[in-house]
Amino acid sequence: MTQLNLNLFVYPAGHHEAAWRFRGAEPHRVLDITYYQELARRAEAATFDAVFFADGPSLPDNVRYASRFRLEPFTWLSAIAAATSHIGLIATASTTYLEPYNLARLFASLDHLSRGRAGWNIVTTGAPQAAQNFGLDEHPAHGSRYARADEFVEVVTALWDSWEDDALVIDQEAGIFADDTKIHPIDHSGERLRVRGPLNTPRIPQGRPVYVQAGSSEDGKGFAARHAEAIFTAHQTLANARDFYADVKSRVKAAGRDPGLVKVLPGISPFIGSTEAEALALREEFNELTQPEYSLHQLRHLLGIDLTGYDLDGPVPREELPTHEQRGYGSRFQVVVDIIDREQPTIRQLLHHLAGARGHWVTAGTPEQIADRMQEWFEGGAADGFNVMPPYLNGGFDVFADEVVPILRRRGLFRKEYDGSTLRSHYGLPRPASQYASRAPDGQAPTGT
Ligand SMILES: Cc1cc2nc3c(=O)[nH]c(=O)nc-3n(C[C@H](O)[C@H](O)[C@H](O)COP(=O)(O)O)c2cc1C
Repeated sequence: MTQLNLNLFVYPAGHHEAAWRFRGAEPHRVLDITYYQELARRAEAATFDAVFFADGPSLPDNVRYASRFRLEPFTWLSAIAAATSHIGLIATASTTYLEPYNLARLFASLDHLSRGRAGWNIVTTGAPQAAQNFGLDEHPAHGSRYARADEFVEVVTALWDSWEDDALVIDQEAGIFADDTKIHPIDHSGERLRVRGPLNTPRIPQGRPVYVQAGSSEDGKGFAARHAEAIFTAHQTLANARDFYADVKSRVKAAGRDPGLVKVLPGISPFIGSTEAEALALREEFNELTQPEYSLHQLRHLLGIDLTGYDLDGPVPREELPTHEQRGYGSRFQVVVDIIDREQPTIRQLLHHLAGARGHWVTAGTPEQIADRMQEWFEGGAADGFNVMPPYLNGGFDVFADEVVPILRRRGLFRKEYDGSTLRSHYGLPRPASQYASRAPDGQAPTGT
């Protein structure tokens, strides 16, 4: 029986925008590596597939009210690697604001030092303010970011393949350290990138990091169909999640790939109580800690409209929202508009709805109820697993690991122990061969990745 894949999505202090103010949070530890090492060890004890760090090369401009600074993923995950042995380590890195050769080296290091546990959340960076940190007047347009991302993945894949598996010889007798006939320049010269190669690190334990993707626009889903082995996504309802799941799986198949080897992992942010009333009260306690200045700023970022000055207990002015076309891409925009159309919330109710996890699925209930809902999405064709996004950390994860994981295990829905030690083995993904490993009869390296 196929089982769920579970990642722990880590945000400093937790995912709820008011997490750092909650009585059970530990905000003074958000720059203490032992805080994350303890968390990762707990997730490993719960046999989670991976811990995942989001990232962006700019400071969100509403850090006054929430612990929304950025931890650079490679350094923090490397320190977590040293404190763990099995849990996967998924780092976000931008194809827009990094160079392929540098990114290939960073992931090569993370995969070597973790003995095969690296995953790459491939983003093009949605935050336009990042442009000014790299000398650009404008953030590159959505379509051109994805065009660069496509070429970027082709280049780094070739770099990770550029050492064949048996290139490293280490023959002290013969005095041969490496067989340089099995180390290949990639000689990439494309529309946006030129990289000679080879990489300056031997092939990594996983062959390539696990490729993760999280964009949900048309460009994003097309990119996912071509490259993703895991897809992060945000959905509020089973119906929407099921539609997305069916859509991306059919796109993967149309791209000539096996949909069974692409894991669709929606986010879930659970408030857990011994009774449903207790769980709902906990969620309300968090919402009471929210600050409209922060929440309205977040809403402006998601919807492209500033509702400052509106009566918070009045309706959302639906007629003043931009259309999807005006807003352009940005899948999270549609998630929020769907909430407005489905529930006709007041502005305050909408702010509280988004406070938990920025448009991801927030749910409150007993451990049994949370397990029931996850099982319904998993067996209902809406998810292969989940990004678990605790409202606050580290305590908010403990209750999930201690109370929900045992139920999932009893139901045969989740592993009781790891049967491998790499992220690829946790996800049930094959280790890709190097594209240079077998030369075609004409001596040319085979094309494609
Ligand atoms: C679970 C999840 C995590 C994400 N993490 C990041 C991130 O760390 N950095 C980032 O720039 N975008 C992140 N995103 C946003 C997407 O990667 C993507 O940038 C955004 O959806 C815009 O792409 P789209 O227009 O194709 O939807 C995340 C999305 C999801 C669902």
